[in-house]
Amino acid sequence: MIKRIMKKFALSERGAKGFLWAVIACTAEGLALMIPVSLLYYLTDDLLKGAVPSSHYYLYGFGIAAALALIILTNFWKYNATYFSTYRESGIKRVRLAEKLRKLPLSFFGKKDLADLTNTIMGDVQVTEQMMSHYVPQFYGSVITVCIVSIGIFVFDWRMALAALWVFPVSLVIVGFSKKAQNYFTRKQNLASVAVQDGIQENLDTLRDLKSNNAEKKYLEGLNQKIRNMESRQIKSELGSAMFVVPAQMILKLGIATVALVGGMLLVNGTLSLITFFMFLLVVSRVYEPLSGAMQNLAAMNSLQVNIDRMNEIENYEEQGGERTFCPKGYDIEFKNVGFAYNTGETVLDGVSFTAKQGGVTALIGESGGGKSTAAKLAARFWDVDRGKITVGGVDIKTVEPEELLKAYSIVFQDVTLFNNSVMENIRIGRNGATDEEVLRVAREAQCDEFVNKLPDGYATVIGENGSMLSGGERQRISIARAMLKDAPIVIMDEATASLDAENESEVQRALSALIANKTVLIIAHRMRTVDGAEKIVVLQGGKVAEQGTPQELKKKNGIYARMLALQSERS
Ligand SMILES: Nc1ncnc2c1ncn2[C@@H]1O[C@H](COP(=O)(O)OP(=O)(O)OP(=O)(O)O)[C@@H](O)[C@H]1O
Repeated sequence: MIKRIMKKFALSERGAKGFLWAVIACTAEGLALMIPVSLLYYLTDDLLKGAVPSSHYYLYGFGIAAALALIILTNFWKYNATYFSTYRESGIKRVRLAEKLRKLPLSFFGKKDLADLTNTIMGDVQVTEQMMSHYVPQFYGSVITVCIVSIGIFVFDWRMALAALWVFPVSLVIVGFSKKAQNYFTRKQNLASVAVQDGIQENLDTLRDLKSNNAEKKYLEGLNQKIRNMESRQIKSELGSAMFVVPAQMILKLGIATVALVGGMLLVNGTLSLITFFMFLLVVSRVYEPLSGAMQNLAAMNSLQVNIDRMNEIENYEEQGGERTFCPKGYDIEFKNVGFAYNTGETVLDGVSFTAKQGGVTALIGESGGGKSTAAKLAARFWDVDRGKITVGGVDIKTVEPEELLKAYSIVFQDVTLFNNSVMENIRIGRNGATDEEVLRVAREAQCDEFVNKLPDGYATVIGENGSMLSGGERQRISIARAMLKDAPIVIMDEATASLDAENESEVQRALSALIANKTVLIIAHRMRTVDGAEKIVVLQGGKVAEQGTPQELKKKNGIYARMLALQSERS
Protein backbone atom coordinates (compact mmCIF):
# COMPACT_ATOMS: atom_id res chain seq x y z
CA MET A 1 0.00 0.00 0.00
CA ILE A 2 2.78 2.42 1.01
CA LYS A 3 4.61 1.56 -2.24
CA ARG A 4 1.49 2.33 -4.30
CA ILE A 5 1.01 5.67 -2.56
CA MET A 6 4.68 6.49 -3.12
CA LYS A 7 4.31 5.77 -6.84
CA LYS A 8 0.95 7.50 -7.31
CA PHE A 9 1.90 10.75 -5.62
CA ALA A 10 5.68 10.64 -6.16
CA LEU A 11 6.33 10.66 -2.40
CA SER A 12 9.19 9.41 -0.28
CA GLU A 13 8.42 6.47 2.03
CA ARG A 14 8.08 8.89 4.91
CA GLY A 15 5.81 11.14 2.83
CA ALA A 16 3.59 8.18 1.87
CA LYS A 17 3.25 7.16 5.50
CA GLY A 18 2.46 10.78 6.36
CA PHE A 19 -0.20 10.85 3.64
CA LEU A 20 -1.82 7.65 4.92
CA TRP A 21 -1.80 9.10 8.39
CA ALA A 22 -3.38 12.32 7.05
CA VAL A 23 -6.23 10.37 5.39
CA ILE A 24 -6.87 8.53 8.67
CA ALA A 25 -6.85 11.87 10.53
CA CYS A 26 -9.33 13.40 8.06
CA THR A 27 -11.59 10.35 8.39
CA ALA A 28 -11.39 10.59 12.19
CA GLU A 29 -12.34 14.26 12.04
CA GLY A 30 -15.26 13.51 9.68
CA LEU A 31 -16.52 10.81 12.07
CA ALA A 32 -16.03 13.04 15.12
CA LEU A 33 -18.23 15.64 13.44
CA MET A 34 -20.96 13.00 13.24
CA ILE A 35 -21.08 12.57 17.05
CA PRO A 36 -23.19 15.75 17.63
CA VAL A 37 -25.65 14.38 15.04
CA SER A 38 -26.10 11.18 17.05
CA LEU A 39 -26.43 13.16 20.31
CA LEU A 40 -29.06 15.36 18.70
CA TYR A 41 -30.88 12.26 17.50
CA TYR A 42 -31.12 10.78 21.02
CA LEU A 43 -31.98 14.14 22.58
CA THR A 44 -34.81 14.71 20.07
CA ASP A 45 -36.02 11.17 20.70
CA ASP A 46 -36.18 11.90 24.47
CA LEU A 47 -37.99 15.20 23.85
CA LEU A 48 -40.49 13.56 21.52
CA LYS A 49 -41.22 11.03 24.26
CA GLY A 50 -42.14 13.89 26.65
CA ALA A 51 -39.02 14.86 28.66
CA VAL A 52 -35.31 14.12 29.02
CA PRO A 53 -34.88 11.58 31.86
CA SER A 54 -32.60 12.92 34.60
CA SER A 55 -30.31 9.87 34.23
CA HIS A 56 -29.57 11.05 30.67
CA TYR A 57 -28.37 14.54 31.77
CA TYR A 58 -24.89 13.21 32.60
CA LEU A 59 -24.88 11.16 29.43
CA TYR A 60 -25.58 14.20 27.26
CA GLY A 61 -23.18 16.38 29.26
CA PHE A 62 -20.44 13.83 28.91
CA GLY A 63 -21.34 13.24 25.25
CA ILE A 64 -21.11 16.96 24.40
CA ALA A 65 -17.78 17.34 26.23
CA ALA A 66 -16.39 14.20 24.60
CA ALA A 67 -17.59 15.29 21.14
CA LEU A 68 -15.99 18.71 21.58
CA ALA A 69 -12.73 17.22 22.81
CA LEU A 70 -12.67 14.70 19.95
CA ILE A 71 -13.41 17.36 17.33
CA ILE A 72 -10.61 19.58 18.66
CA LEU A 73 -8.18 16.67 18.94
CA THR A 74 -8.91 15.22 15.50
CA ASN A 75 -8.73 18.69 14.01
CA PHE A 76 -5.31 19.24 15.54
CA TRP A 77 -4.25 15.78 14.42
CA LYS A 78 -5.49 16.47 10.88
CA TYR A 79 -3.66 19.81 10.81
CA ASN A 80 -0.46 18.18 11.94
CA ALA A 81 -0.75 15.21 9.62
CA THR A 82 -1.71 17.14 6.50
CA TYR A 83 0.15 20.45 6.65
CA PHE A 84 3.33 19.71 8.55
CA SER A 85 4.11 16.41 6.87
CA THR A 86 3.37 17.87 3.42
CA TYR A 87 5.62 20.87 3.91
CA ARG A 88 8.40 18.61 5.17
CA GLU A 89 7.92 16.38 2.13
CA SER A 90 8.00 19.38 -0.26
CA GLY A 91 11.33 20.45 1.20
CA ILE A 92 12.70 16.95 0.67
CA LYS A 93 11.27 16.88 -2.85
CA ARG A 94 12.86 20.18 -3.90
CA VAL A 95 16.26 19.10 -2.58
CA ARG A 96 15.88 15.70 -4.29
CA LEU A 97 15.04 17.33 -7.63
CA ALA A 98 17.90 19.81 -7.38
CA GLU A 99 20.27 17.01 -6.41
CA LYS A 100 19.03 14.92 -9.35
CA LEU A 101 19.49 17.83 -11.79
CA ARG A 102 23.09 18.06 -10.66
CA LYS A 103 23.66 14.46 -11.75
CA LEU A 104 21.87 14.58 -15.08
CA PRO A 105 23.81 14.59 -18.34
CA LEU A 106 23.75 17.75 -20.45
CA SER A 107 21.70 15.84 -23.04
CA PHE A 108 18.75 16.20 -20.65
CA PHE A 109 19.11 19.98 -20.56
CA GLY A 110 19.17 20.01 -24.35
CA LYS A 111 15.62 18.67 -24.29
CA LYS A 112 14.32 20.92 -21.50
CA ASP A 113 14.55 24.65 -21.22
CA LEU A 114 15.35 26.56 -18.07
CA ALA A 115 11.84 28.00 -17.60
CA ASP A 116 10.37 24.50 -17.78
CA LEU A 117 12.79 23.16 -15.16
CA THR A 118 12.24 26.14 -12.84
CA ASN A 119 8.53 25.62 -13.29
CA THR A 120 8.86 22.01 -12.17
CA ILE A 121 11.08 22.63 -9.16
CA MET A 122 9.08 25.62 -7.92
CA GLY A 123 5.63 25.47 -9.56
CA ASP A 124 4.87 21.76 -9.72
CA VAL A 125 6.20 21.13 -6.22
CA GLN A 126 4.10 24.04 -4.94
CA VAL A 127 0.93 22.74 -6.65
CA THR A 128 1.56 19.28 -5.23
CA GLU A 129 2.24 20.77 -1.80
CA GLN A 130 -1.04 22.73 -1.92
CA MET A 131 -3.05 19.74 -3.12
CA MET A 132 -1.51 17.24 -0.74
CA SER A 133 -1.99 19.53 2.25
CA HIS A 134 -5.40 21.04 1.51
CA TYR A 135 -7.44 18.72 -0.67
CA VAL A 136 -6.27 15.19 -1.45
CA PRO A 137 -6.28 13.68 2.08
CA GLN A 138 -9.52 15.55 2.80
CA PHE A 139 -11.08 14.09 -0.36
CA TYR A 140 -10.11 10.51 0.50
CA GLY A 141 -11.01 11.12 4.18
CA SER A 142 -14.50 12.31 3.24
CA VAL A 143 -15.07 9.36 0.87
CA ILE A 144 -14.09 6.91 3.66
CA THR A 145 -16.26 8.83 6.17
CA VAL A 146 -19.23 8.59 3.80
CA CYS A 147 -18.64 4.84 3.41
CA ILE A 148 -18.57 4.31 7.20
CA VAL A 149 -21.61 6.55 7.77
CA SER A 150 -23.41 4.69 4.96
CA ILE A 151 -23.05 1.38 6.81
CA GLY A 152 -24.50 3.05 9.93
CA ILE A 153 -27.51 4.57 8.20
CA PHE A 154 -28.27 1.38 6.23
CA VAL A 155 -28.71 -0.32 9.61
CA PHE A 156 -31.29 2.35 10.56
CA ASP A 157 -33.33 2.28 7.38
CA TRP A 158 -32.11 0.95 4.05
CA ARG A 159 -34.79 2.80 2.02
CA MET A 160 -33.82 6.18 3.45
CA ALA A 161 -30.13 5.28 3.14
CA LEU A 162 -30.59 4.64 -0.59
CA ALA A 163 -32.45 7.98 -0.94
CA ALA A 164 -29.54 9.74 0.76
CA LEU A 165 -26.60 7.93 -0.81
CA TRP A 166 -27.43 7.36 -4.51
CA VAL A 167 -25.89 10.75 -5.23
CA PHE A 168 -22.38 9.68 -4.14
CA PRO A 169 -21.62 7.07 -6.81
CA VAL A 170 -23.20 9.28 -9.47
CA SER A 171 -21.13 12.34 -8.58
CA LEU A 172 -17.97 10.22 -8.19
CA VAL A 173 -18.50 8.74 -11.67
CA ILE A 174 -18.78 12.30 -13.10
CA VAL A 175 -15.56 13.18 -11.27
CA GLY A 176 -13.86 10.08 -12.69
CA PHE A 177 -14.98 10.87 -16.24
CA SER A 178 -13.64 14.38 -16.05
CA LYS A 179 -10.08 13.20 -15.33
CA LYS A 180 -8.96 12.76 -18.93
CA ALA A 181 -10.38 16.10 -20.02
CA GLN A 182 -8.85 17.85 -17.00
CA ASN A 183 -5.43 16.38 -17.72
CA TYR A 184 -5.67 17.55 -21.30
CA PHE A 185 -6.58 21.11 -20.26
CA THR A 186 -3.86 21.24 -17.62
CA ARG A 187 -1.18 19.98 -19.98
CA LYS A 188 -2.10 22.66 -22.51
CA GLN A 189 -2.20 25.31 -19.80
CA ASN A 190 1.24 24.27 -18.53
CA LEU A 191 2.72 24.45 -22.01
CA ALA A 192 1.24 27.92 -22.53
CA SER A 193 2.58 29.18 -19.21
CA VAL A 194 6.07 27.74 -19.85
CA ALA A 195 6.04 29.49 -23.25
CA VAL A 196 5.29 32.82 -21.51
CA GLN A 197 8.02 32.32 -18.91
CA ASP A 198 10.42 31.37 -21.66
CA GLY A 199 9.46 34.44 -23.66
CA ILE A 200 9.95 36.80 -20.72
CA GLN A 201 13.30 35.25 -19.85
CA GLU A 202 14.46 35.38 -23.46
CA ASN A 203 13.32 39.00 -23.73
CA LEU A 204 15.40 39.96 -20.70
CA ASP A 205 18.41 37.96 -21.90
CA THR A 206 18.35 39.46 -25.37
CA LEU A 207 17.21 43.01 -24.58
CA ARG A 208 20.43 44.53 -25.89
CA ASP A 209 20.27 42.72 -29.23
CA LEU A 210 16.56 43.39 -29.65
CA LYS A 211 17.12 47.11 -29.06
CA SER A 212 20.10 47.32 -31.37
CA ASN A 213 18.17 45.55 -34.14
CA ASN A 214 14.99 47.58 -33.56
CA ALA A 215 13.25 44.25 -33.10
CA GLU A 216 11.78 44.93 -29.65
CA LYS A 217 8.29 45.85 -30.88
CA LYS A 218 7.97 42.74 -33.01
CA TYR A 219 9.26 40.55 -30.19
CA LEU A 220 6.82 42.05 -27.68
CA GLU A 221 3.95 41.42 -30.10
CA GLY A 222 4.93 37.75 -30.11
CA LEU A 223 5.16 37.76 -26.32
CA ASN A 224 1.71 39.40 -26.03
CA GLN A 225 0.31 36.67 -28.24
CA LYS A 226 1.80 34.04 -25.92
CA ILE A 227 0.27 35.80 -22.89
CA ARG A 228 -3.14 35.95 -24.59
CA ASN A 229 -2.83 32.26 -25.42
CA MET A 230 -2.06 31.48 -21.77
CA GLU A 231 -5.11 33.50 -20.64
CA SER A 232 -7.34 31.66 -23.05
CA ARG A 233 -5.92 28.29 -21.89
CA GLN A 234 -6.61 29.24 -18.27
CA ILE A 235 -10.20 30.19 -19.06
CA LYS A 236 -10.71 26.96 -21.01
CA SER A 237 -9.25 25.00 -18.13
CA GLU A 238 -11.58 26.71 -15.61
CA LEU A 239 -14.59 26.16 -17.87
CA GLY A 240 -13.59 22.57 -18.43
CA SER A 241 -13.48 22.04 -14.70
CA ALA A 242 -16.78 23.87 -14.05
CA MET A 243 -18.46 21.67 -16.65
CA PHE A 244 -17.93 18.67 -14.39
CA VAL A 245 -17.77 20.16 -10.89
CA VAL A 246 -21.06 22.06 -11.01
CA PRO A 247 -23.20 19.08 -12.09
CA ALA A 248 -21.43 16.81 -9.54
CA GLN A 249 -22.10 19.31 -6.73
CA MET A 250 -25.69 19.79 -7.82
CA ILE A 251 -26.28 16.06 -7.82
CA LEU A 252 -24.87 15.89 -4.28
CA LYS A 253 -27.38 18.54 -3.21
CA LEU A 254 -30.17 16.50 -4.82
CA GLY A 255 -29.60 13.96 -2.05
CA ILE A 256 -31.29 16.32 0.45
CA ALA A 257 -34.32 16.59 -1.82
CA THR A 258 -34.64 12.83 -2.32
CA VAL A 259 -34.32 12.23 1.46
CA ALA A 260 -37.12 14.78 2.07
CA LEU A 261 -39.28 13.29 -0.69
CA VAL A 262 -38.84 9.60 0.17
CA GLY A 263 -38.99 10.38 3.92
CA GLY A 264 -42.24 12.35 3.49
CA MET A 265 -43.84 9.52 1.53
CA LEU A 266 -42.76 6.87 4.04
CA LEU A 267 -43.98 9.08 6.92
CA VAL A 268 -47.37 9.44 5.29
CA ASN A 269 -47.82 5.72 4.75
CA GLY A 270 -46.64 5.13 8.34
CA THR A 271 -43.56 3.00 7.63
CA LEU A 272 -41.04 5.56 8.95
CA SER A 273 -40.79 7.14 12.39
CA LEU A 274 -40.48 10.92 12.69
CA ILE A 275 -37.21 10.63 14.61
CA THR A 276 -35.57 8.48 11.91
CA PHE A 277 -36.71 10.98 9.30
CA PHE A 278 -35.23 13.78 11.41
CA MET A 279 -31.97 11.87 11.84
CA PHE A 280 -31.60 11.38 8.08
CA LEU A 281 -32.18 15.07 7.45
CA LEU A 282 -29.41 15.82 9.96
CA VAL A 283 -27.01 13.33 8.42
CA VAL A 284 -27.50 14.51 4.83
CA SER A 285 -27.04 18.13 5.88
CA ARG A 286 -23.55 17.18 7.19
CA VAL A 287 -22.24 14.32 5.16
CA TYR A 288 -22.18 16.02 1.72
CA GLU A 289 -20.24 19.04 2.93
CA PRO A 290 -16.62 17.79 2.91
CA LEU A 291 -16.99 15.98 -0.41
CA SER A 292 -18.63 18.99 -2.03
CA GLY A 293 -15.76 21.18 -0.73
CA ALA A 294 -13.16 18.78 -2.10
CA MET A 295 -14.88 18.78 -5.50
CA GLN A 296 -14.45 22.54 -5.71
CA ASN A 297 -10.77 21.84 -6.33
CA LEU A 298 -11.41 18.89 -8.50
CA ALA A 299 -9.64 20.40 -11.49
CA ALA A 300 -6.39 20.83 -9.63
CA MET A 301 -6.79 17.45 -7.94
CA ASN A 302 -7.41 15.63 -11.20
CA SER A 303 -4.58 17.40 -12.94
CA LEU A 304 -2.21 16.70 -10.05
CA GLN A 305 -1.04 13.71 -12.09
CA VAL A 306 0.31 16.10 -14.75
CA ASN A 307 2.45 17.88 -12.16
CA ILE A 308 3.57 14.57 -10.67
CA ASP A 309 4.46 13.21 -14.13
CA ARG A 310 6.64 16.27 -14.81
CA MET A 311 8.52 15.75 -11.54
CA ASN A 312 8.84 12.02 -12.23
CA GLU A 313 10.31 12.75 -15.64
CA ILE A 314 13.26 14.40 -13.90
CA GLU A 315 13.50 11.84 -11.11
CA ASN A 316 13.40 8.86 -13.48
CA TYR A 317 15.87 10.23 -16.04
CA GLU A 318 18.96 8.08 -16.24
CA GLU A 319 21.95 9.61 -14.46
CA GLN A 320 25.50 9.49 -15.76
CA GLY A 321 26.81 6.86 -13.40
CA GLY A 322 30.27 5.45 -12.83
CA GLU A 323 32.91 4.56 -10.28
CA ARG A 324 33.51 6.98 -7.46
CA THR A 325 37.23 6.45 -7.75
CA PHE A 326 39.42 7.54 -10.64
CA CYS A 327 42.93 6.10 -10.78
CA PRO A 328 44.33 6.67 -14.28
CA LYS A 329 47.88 5.81 -15.35
CA GLY A 330 48.91 9.32 -16.31
CA TYR A 331 46.62 11.83 -17.99
CA ASP A 332 46.90 11.23 -21.74
CA ILE A 333 43.49 11.78 -23.32
CA GLU A 334 42.80 9.34 -26.13
CA PHE A 335 39.88 9.56 -28.56
CA LYS A 336 39.32 6.14 -30.13
CA ASN A 337 37.07 6.17 -33.17
CA VAL A 338 34.59 8.50 -31.45
CA GLY A 339 31.16 9.09 -32.96
CA PHE A 340 28.62 11.48 -31.52
CA ALA A 341 25.30 13.22 -32.28
CA TYR A 342 23.31 15.68 -30.14
CA ASN A 343 19.59 15.17 -29.45
CA THR A 344 18.88 16.46 -32.94
CA GLY A 345 20.34 13.20 -34.28
CA GLU A 346 22.72 14.82 -36.77
CA THR A 347 26.22 13.31 -36.69
CA VAL A 348 28.65 15.88 -35.24
CA LEU A 349 31.72 13.67 -34.76
CA ASP A 350 32.48 10.62 -36.86
CA GLY A 351 35.37 8.22 -36.30
CA VAL A 352 37.50 10.79 -34.47
CA SER A 353 40.79 9.38 -33.17
CA PHE A 354 43.70 11.30 -31.69
CA THR A 355 45.76 11.43 -28.52
CA ALA A 356 46.36 14.53 -26.41
CA LYS A 357 49.60 13.74 -24.58
CA GLN A 358 50.33 14.73 -21.01
CA GLY A 359 52.89 17.52 -20.77
CA GLY A 360 51.93 19.01 -24.11
CA VAL A 361 49.41 21.26 -25.77
CA THR A 362 47.05 19.69 -28.27
CA ALA A 363 45.22 22.30 -30.32
CA LEU A 364 41.90 21.61 -31.98
CA ILE A 365 41.41 23.80 -35.02
CA GLY A 366 39.21 23.85 -38.09
CA GLU A 367 36.20 25.44 -39.69
CA SER A 368 33.34 26.80 -37.61
CA GLY A 369 30.90 24.01 -36.73
CA GLY A 370 33.57 21.37 -37.39
CA GLY A 371 33.08 19.85 -33.92
CA LYS A 372 35.96 21.34 -31.87
CA SER A 373 33.89 22.41 -28.85
CA THR A 374 31.93 19.19 -28.99
CA ALA A 375 35.15 17.13 -28.88
CA ALA A 376 36.41 19.18 -25.90
CA LYS A 377 33.11 18.73 -24.04
CA LEU A 378 33.11 15.00 -24.71
CA ALA A 379 36.64 14.82 -23.30
CA ALA A 380 35.23 16.08 -19.99
CA ARG A 381 32.17 13.74 -20.21
CA PHE A 382 29.63 16.55 -20.47
CA TRP A 383 27.97 14.15 -22.86
CA ASP A 384 28.65 10.45 -23.41
CA VAL A 385 29.96 9.33 -26.78
CA ASP A 386 27.67 7.26 -29.00
CA ARG A 387 30.42 5.19 -30.59
CA GLY A 388 34.06 4.46 -29.76
CA LYS A 389 35.51 5.64 -26.48
CA ILE A 390 37.56 8.31 -24.76
CA THR A 391 40.13 7.27 -22.22
CA VAL A 392 42.18 9.25 -19.72
CA GLY A 393 45.34 7.44 -18.62
CA GLY A 394 43.83 4.24 -20.05
CA VAL A 395 40.55 4.54 -18.12
CA ASP A 396 37.33 4.81 -20.16
CA ILE A 397 35.78 8.04 -18.86
CA LYS A 398 32.29 6.55 -19.29
CA THR A 399 33.09 4.31 -16.31
CA VAL A 400 33.91 7.22 -13.98
CA GLU A 401 31.33 9.23 -12.05
CA PRO A 402 31.30 12.74 -13.65
CA GLU A 403 31.86 14.61 -10.39
CA GLU A 404 34.88 12.46 -9.60
CA LEU A 405 36.20 12.74 -13.15
CA LEU A 406 35.89 16.54 -13.26
CA LYS A 407 38.18 16.85 -10.25
CA ALA A 408 40.96 16.14 -12.76
CA TYR A 409 39.93 18.97 -15.11
CA SER A 410 40.35 22.73 -15.20
CA ILE A 411 38.11 24.17 -17.87
CA VAL A 412 38.10 27.69 -19.29
CA PHE A 413 34.98 28.17 -21.40
CA GLN A 414 34.56 30.67 -24.19
CA ASP A 415 31.40 32.02 -22.55
CA VAL A 416 32.59 32.67 -19.00
CA THR A 417 30.06 32.33 -16.17
CA LEU A 418 30.58 34.62 -13.21
CA PHE A 419 28.46 34.94 -10.09
CA ASN A 420 27.02 38.03 -8.45
CA ASN A 421 29.65 37.88 -5.75
CA SER A 422 33.04 39.44 -5.03
CA VAL A 423 36.03 38.97 -7.36
CA MET A 424 37.74 37.02 -4.57
CA GLU A 425 34.87 34.52 -4.24
CA ASN A 426 34.48 34.25 -8.00
CA ILE A 427 38.07 33.08 -8.27
CA ARG A 428 37.86 30.89 -5.15
CA ILE A 429 35.21 28.77 -6.90
CA GLY A 430 38.22 27.13 -8.59
CA ARG A 431 39.17 25.51 -5.29
CA ASN A 432 36.90 25.71 -2.32
CA GLY A 433 38.89 26.44 0.81
CA ALA A 434 41.80 28.20 -0.95
CA THR A 435 43.31 30.94 1.22
CA ASP A 436 43.10 34.63 0.26
CA GLU A 437 46.84 34.56 -0.44
CA GLU A 438 46.47 31.69 -2.90
CA VAL A 439 43.62 33.50 -4.66
CA LEU A 440 45.66 36.73 -4.86
CA ARG A 441 48.65 34.85 -6.27
CA VAL A 442 46.73 33.26 -9.15
CA ALA A 443 44.88 36.53 -9.78
CA ARG A 444 48.24 38.28 -10.21
CA GLU A 445 49.50 35.52 -12.53
CA ALA A 446 46.33 35.75 -14.66
CA GLN A 447 46.84 39.54 -15.00
CA CYS A 448 43.75 40.38 -12.93
CA ASP A 449 45.55 42.60 -10.43
CA GLU A 450 45.60 45.79 -12.45
CA PHE A 451 41.91 46.00 -13.30
CA VAL A 452 40.75 44.61 -9.93
CA ASN A 453 42.69 47.31 -8.07
CA LYS A 454 40.76 49.94 -10.03
CA LEU A 455 37.41 48.51 -8.82
CA PRO A 456 35.82 50.43 -5.89
CA ASP A 457 36.47 47.70 -3.29
CA GLY A 458 39.30 45.84 -5.04
CA TYR A 459 38.95 42.09 -4.65
CA ALA A 460 35.91 42.58 -2.39
CA THR A 461 33.95 44.30 -5.18
CA VAL A 462 30.73 42.52 -6.07
CA ILE A 463 30.78 42.28 -9.86
CA GLY A 464 27.06 42.07 -10.70
CA GLU A 465 25.07 39.35 -12.36
CA ASN A 466 27.44 37.29 -14.56
CA GLY A 467 30.12 39.90 -14.00
CA SER A 468 28.14 42.67 -15.73
CA MET A 469 30.56 45.29 -14.32
CA LEU A 470 33.50 43.79 -16.23
CA SER A 471 34.69 43.72 -19.83
CA GLY A 472 34.91 40.48 -21.83
CA GLY A 473 38.70 40.28 -21.39
CA GLU A 474 38.46 40.92 -17.65
CA ARG A 475 35.84 38.23 -17.23
CA GLN A 476 38.05 35.83 -19.12
CA ARG A 477 41.07 36.56 -16.94
CA ILE A 478 39.02 35.82 -13.82
CA SER A 479 38.04 32.52 -15.35
CA ILE A 480 41.71 31.76 -16.14
CA ALA A 481 42.64 32.59 -12.54
CA ARG A 482 39.97 30.14 -11.40
CA ALA A 483 41.44 27.40 -13.55
CA MET A 484 44.93 28.19 -12.21
CA LEU A 485 43.67 27.92 -8.65
CA LYS A 486 42.17 24.52 -9.32
CA ASP A 487 45.52 23.37 -10.71
CA ALA A 488 44.08 20.14 -12.16
CA PRO A 489 46.19 17.75 -14.30
CA ILE A 490 44.03 18.27 -17.41
CA VAL A 491 43.33 21.74 -18.81
CA ILE A 492 40.69 22.39 -21.45
CA MET A 493 40.51 25.87 -22.91
CA ASP A 494 37.98 27.12 -25.40
CA GLU A 495 39.72 30.02 -27.17
CA ALA A 496 40.57 31.27 -23.71
CA THR A 497 42.51 34.30 -24.86
CA ALA A 498 40.02 35.49 -27.51
CA SER A 499 38.93 38.66 -25.72
CA LEU A 500 42.37 39.90 -24.70
CA ASP A 501 44.28 42.69 -26.34
CA ALA A 502 47.73 41.91 -27.70
CA GLU A 503 49.61 43.11 -24.60
CA ASN A 504 47.37 41.32 -22.15
CA GLU A 505 47.33 38.23 -24.26
CA SER A 506 51.06 37.75 -24.23
CA GLU A 507 51.09 38.20 -20.45
CA VAL A 508 48.28 35.76 -19.92
CA GLN A 509 49.95 33.36 -22.34
CA ARG A 510 53.04 33.51 -20.13
CA ALA A 511 50.92 32.77 -17.08
CA LEU A 512 49.19 29.97 -18.93
CA SER A 513 52.50 28.35 -19.78
CA ALA A 514 53.20 28.13 -16.05
CA LEU A 515 49.75 26.65 -15.49
CA ILE A 516 50.03 24.01 -18.19
CA ALA A 517 53.52 22.69 -17.45
CA ASN A 518 53.42 18.89 -17.28
CA LYS A 519 49.65 18.88 -17.84
CA THR A 520 47.45 17.53 -20.59
CA VAL A 521 46.19 20.60 -22.42
CA LEU A 522 43.44 20.57 -25.00
CA ILE A 523 42.93 23.99 -26.51
CA ILE A 524 40.33 25.07 -29.04
CA ALA A 525 41.76 27.86 -31.07
CA HIS A 526 40.71 29.99 -33.97
CA ARG A 527 43.90 32.01 -34.23
CA MET A 528 46.95 30.26 -35.60
CA ARG A 529 49.22 32.40 -33.41
CA THR A 530 47.76 30.70 -30.33
CA VAL A 531 48.59 27.23 -31.60
CA ASP A 532 51.99 27.73 -33.10
CA GLY A 533 53.70 26.49 -29.96
CA ALA A 534 51.46 23.41 -29.64
CA GLU A 535 52.94 19.90 -29.62
CA LYS A 536 50.11 18.66 -31.74
CA ILE A 537 47.43 20.10 -33.95
CA VAL A 538 44.24 18.24 -34.79
CA VAL A 539 42.24 19.70 -37.66
CA LEU A 540 38.54 18.85 -37.45
CA GLN A 541 36.45 19.25 -40.53
CA GLY A 542 32.85 18.12 -40.88
CA GLY A 543 33.20 16.11 -37.67
CA LYS A 544 36.21 14.12 -38.93
CA VAL A 545 39.94 14.44 -38.32
CA ALA A 546 41.19 15.98 -41.55
CA GLU A 547 44.83 16.35 -40.46
CA GLN A 548 46.92 15.85 -37.36
CA GLY A 549 50.57 16.31 -36.46
CA THR A 550 53.06 18.87 -35.18
CA PRO A 551 52.80 22.44 -36.59
CA GLN A 552 55.96 21.77 -38.61
CA GLU A 553 54.61 18.55 -40.08
CA LEU A 554 51.35 20.19 -41.06
CA LYS A 555 53.10 23.20 -42.54
CA LYS A 556 55.14 20.83 -44.70
CA LYS A 557 52.01 18.95 -45.69
CA ASN A 558 50.67 22.16 -47.14
CA GLY A 559 47.07 21.19 -46.37
CA ILE A 560 44.24 22.83 -44.38
CA TYR A 561 46.42 24.07 -41.52
CA ALA A 562 48.94 25.62 -43.92
CA ARG A 563 46.06 27.31 -45.77
CA MET A 564 44.53 28.65 -42.53
CA LEU A 565 47.94 29.90 -41.47
CA ALA A 566 48.47 31.68 -44.76
CA LEU A 567 44.98 33.21 -44.68
CA GLN A 568 45.47 34.60 -41.17
CA SER A 569 48.89 36.03 -41.84
CA GLU A 570 47.45 37.72 -44.96
CA ARG A 571 44.74 39.35 -42.82
CA SER A 572 47.16 40.53 -40.14
N1 LIG B 1 23.96 21.63 -27.68
C1 LIG B 1 23.86 21.36 -28.99
N2 LIG B 1 22.75 20.76 -29.47
C2 LIG B 1 22.64 20.46 -30.78
N3 LIG B 1 23.59 20.73 -31.71
C3 LIG B 1 24.72 21.32 -31.29
C4 LIG B 1 24.91 21.68 -29.91
N4 LIG B 1 26.13 22.27 -29.78
C5 LIG B 1 26.67 22.27 -31.04
N5 LIG B 1 25.84 21.71 -31.93
C6 LIG B 1 26.09 21.50 -33.37
O1 LIG B 1 27.21 20.66 -33.50
C7 LIG B 1 28.04 21.07 -34.57
C8 LIG B 1 29.48 21.27 -34.05
O2 LIG B 1 29.45 22.34 -33.12
P1 LIG B 1 30.74 22.76 -32.29
O3 LIG B 1 30.36 23.86 -31.37
O4 LIG B 1 31.36 21.55 -31.72
O5 LIG B 1 31.67 23.31 -33.46
P2 LIG B 1 32.98 24.19 -33.35
O6 LIG B 1 33.95 23.57 -34.30
O7 LIG B 1 33.44 24.32 -31.94
O8 LIG B 1 32.43 25.58 -33.90
P3 LIG B 1 32.94 27.08 -33.56
O9 LIG B 1 34.34 27.18 -34.03
O10 LIG B 1 32.02 27.92 -34.38
O11 LIG B 1 32.77 27.29 -32.09
C9 LIG B 1 27.43 22.33 -35.13
O12 LIG B 1 26.72 21.96 -36.30
C10 LIG B 1 26.47 22.79 -34.07
O13 LIG B 1 25.35 23.38 -34.64
